[in-house]
Amino acid sequence: MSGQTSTLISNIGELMTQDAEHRVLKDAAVVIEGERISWIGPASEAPAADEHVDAEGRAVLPGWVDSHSHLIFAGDRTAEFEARMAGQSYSAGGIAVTTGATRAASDEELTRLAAGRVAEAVSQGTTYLESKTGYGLDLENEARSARIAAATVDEVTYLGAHLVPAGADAEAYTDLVCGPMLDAVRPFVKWADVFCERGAFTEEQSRRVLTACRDAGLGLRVHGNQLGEGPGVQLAVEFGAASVDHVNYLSAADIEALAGTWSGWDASTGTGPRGTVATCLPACDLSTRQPLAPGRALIDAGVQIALAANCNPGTSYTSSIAFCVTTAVLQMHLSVHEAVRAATYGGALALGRESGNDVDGERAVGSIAVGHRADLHMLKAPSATHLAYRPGIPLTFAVWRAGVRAV
Ligand SMILES: N=CN[C@@H](CCC(=O)O)C(=O)O
Ligand SMILES: [Zn+2]
Repeated sequence: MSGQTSTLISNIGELMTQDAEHRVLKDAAVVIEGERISWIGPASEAPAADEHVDAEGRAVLPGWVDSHSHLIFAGDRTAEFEARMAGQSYSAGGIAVTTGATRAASDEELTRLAAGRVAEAVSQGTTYLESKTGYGLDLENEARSARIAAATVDEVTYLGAHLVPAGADAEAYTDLVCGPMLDAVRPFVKWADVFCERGAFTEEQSRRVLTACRDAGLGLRVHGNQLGEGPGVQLAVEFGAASVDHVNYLSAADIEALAGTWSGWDASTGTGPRGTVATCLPACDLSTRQPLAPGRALIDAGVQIALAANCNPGTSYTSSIAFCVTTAVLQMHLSVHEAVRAATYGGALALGRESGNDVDGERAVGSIAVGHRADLHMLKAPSATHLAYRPGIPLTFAVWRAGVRAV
């Protein structure tokens, strides 16, 4: 042992590791040492530790990895939601309402709101979060959003290309996103995204954004094929994006193109060149009354998928990954294991954080294995199946985030 405090969690009824071998262990134990997992195995063989937690037969999963959210905003869009429930369709234009409220908020207010959303997510089992910018939409406010996000979440994505702000010329705004705005956010972000959709950015404008951001050294993702078939998926594949998100309307060619990106990937060992993860956002699909993303067909075609909450005030005002997992099982026809994998390992894959251990110094998240970050989610239930079997019941019992007990 290393001198750091160790914690033994024993008497785990079901340990769903989501590790490379997809192991699900019964009567298991885990030892946490500092921020890392130092041992897993049968409870009967567990080593001693400084502290002991008796799981009393409960299930333990990796903490949720929420790879798609928009947490830096002020205000809400209740009226727009009510109108949608009364039959109006979603359009990108609502983003402008949130932009107004966000620009009007102080740094302290935006920070407090974002931190509150992170705390809400963690209280439900989320241990690793991404957030996008995208409600600032001018240089100063995008840079401010990126700075606040960098202080609040684990991974930050630049989404200056979320909407052309009112009164701006689309081409001139795209130039700003690709130039001075990109320079201003660059110190705070690792990823860039573009909303490639009717009412947002065209294929040509999206291509310009992706090129500039790639040249600036950012990893890429695309909001695509949310409101209809379009060029988003093909662009994501062409640019080698880490993920394409929403994916509600996919042609056979889109699914084939995504599957092609995973042809060198060995899913049984989690090795080989990473392809483009298809990130499904079921809470958003329900809230916008879009067809659910075809997660089943994507998995069957060999595409790695992620499930994420897409917490934002317009299309998905929830941070509940459990709700997404429940929906994925009940309505998208994923098995419980597949849905939990998409919301843990799949999210980590979309963020390039699924591998890493004691040797390379960057700890993996989204799976439970020795050397990985100790991000654990204990359920008030004996198995992960209860997430779908008992829909709507809050099942989080305990959470460890980087080895620290958070719930
Ligand atoms: N689709 C684009 N962006 C968000 C929604 C933004 C909004 O309407 O405020 C999403 O992921 O659904
Ligand atoms: Zn989004």
